Amino acid sequence: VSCAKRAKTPNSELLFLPFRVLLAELEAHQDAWPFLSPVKLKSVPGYRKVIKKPMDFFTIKEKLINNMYLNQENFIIDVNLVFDNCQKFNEDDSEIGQAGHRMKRFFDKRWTELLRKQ
Ligand SMILES: Cn1cc(C(=O)NCCN2CCCC2)ccc1=O
Repeated sequence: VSCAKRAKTPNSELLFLPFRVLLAELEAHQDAWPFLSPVKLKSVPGYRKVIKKPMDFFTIKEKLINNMYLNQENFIIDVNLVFDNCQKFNEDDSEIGQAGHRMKRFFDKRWTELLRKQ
């Protein structure tokens, strides 16, 4: 294949590498425990009714691996959905509410650092 042709199709893996790295950092964070997997709708009363679009880090990783994020925007929308859902369902001074605020602060910091690099 000629070089010109190869240059036109950047490896999408490379484009999304920062997202995978950032997601791995979120999952490794000590306050990530409430967000690592989907909220069990059967064991958390009211969650299904109150939260219209549940989201969690495991689901985001699955979507990333299956190339379901066509652009940065959709990835950011899902990450922010995790934190917005948390703030909606949990009191700010609750264990999970506090974890959500700390995780959001951590994400916002790392995301801006990542963007400044580009
Ligand atoms: C984000 N979020 C999570 C929960 C929750 O119960 N997560 C399960 C926590 N598990 C306990 C042992 C291992 C993990 C409830 C409300 C909520 O907004």
